[in-house]
Amino acid sequence: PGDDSPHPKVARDKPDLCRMVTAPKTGKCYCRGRLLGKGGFARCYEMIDLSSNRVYAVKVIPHSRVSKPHQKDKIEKEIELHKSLSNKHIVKFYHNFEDDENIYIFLEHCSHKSLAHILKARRTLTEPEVRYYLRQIILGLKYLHVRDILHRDLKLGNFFVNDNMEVKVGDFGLATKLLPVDQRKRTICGTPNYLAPEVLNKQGHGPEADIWSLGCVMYTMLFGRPPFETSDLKDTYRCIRAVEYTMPSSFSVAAKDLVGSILKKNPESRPTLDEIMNHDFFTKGFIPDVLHPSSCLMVPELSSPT
Ligand SMILES: CC[C@@H]1C(=O)N(C)c2cnc(-c3ccc[nH]3)nc2N1C1CCCC1
Repeated sequence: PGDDSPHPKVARDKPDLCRMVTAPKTGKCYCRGRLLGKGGFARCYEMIDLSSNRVYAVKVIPHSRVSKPHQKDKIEKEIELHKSLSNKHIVKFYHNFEDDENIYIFLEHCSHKSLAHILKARRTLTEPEVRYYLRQIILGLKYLHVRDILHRDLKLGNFFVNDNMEVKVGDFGLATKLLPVDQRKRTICGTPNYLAPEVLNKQGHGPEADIWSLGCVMYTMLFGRPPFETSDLKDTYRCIRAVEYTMPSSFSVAAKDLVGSILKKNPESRPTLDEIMNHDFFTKGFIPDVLHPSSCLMVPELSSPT
């Protein structure tokens, strides 16, 4: 509403009020903050609970974006699955609600974004850092697998890093309950990054395919690029089926051995999560207890115990 006071106008385009959202059931008020980015059907924002000043990372999904029943089912499945999880290494699901326009999913705010952002800034990570991050990812994945849940889209962009530099596995948009081999869906849904050979050959996605993705994640953190990346997607698929990749000479003997033991064509030949954790790469290498936020931008000077 324009006012006619002689005072200089408040910069109307930047009103100091924020976009308000009220949860119907609780009446709690949230202030919508900066746009964090897009993810699937969602525009993601920082949102602040005005009564507690807590900040959340919130997926805001317009009803119009999930108008078709199968799209709505997908969102509801993701919410039901994520809501049921509670683990130190899994992104915390706080609550969800709808208003006239949107579905809101309130998640743990991870101020250092994801390992994809950190790797982009660093190009490669040191082996102690990879041990530090991979250990937490494996603990999160173990929590899922013992509950017969497959993530099915493990990639650096889905490993979120919070203010304390702790890693949290997130984005359960492609996650599903493990089904007996004969009942598995065989079509590849979504755009998983690190597809295992058996998934490409439409044999269905088991826990071993999540382990394959971990091998690709480990390789990518150490080398700076994925093991099977070519300019042509068909060529990438051929390399995956043939398990054709180069092992960088810069990798330590233990790193080469672990990556080599995971990237196996036959799912049964791959190590279990426990076997990975007990591999020399972890047991014979220095694992920092904490990482300083500066390692998001530069090589940390890690004082390993002499
Ligand atoms: C909310 C969706 C997704 C996510 O799942 N989490 C947990 C998350 C946490 N903090 C952040 C975050 C805090 C500060 C910057 N990003 N972002 C998260 N994202 C990003 C938002 C855009 C694409 C994926």
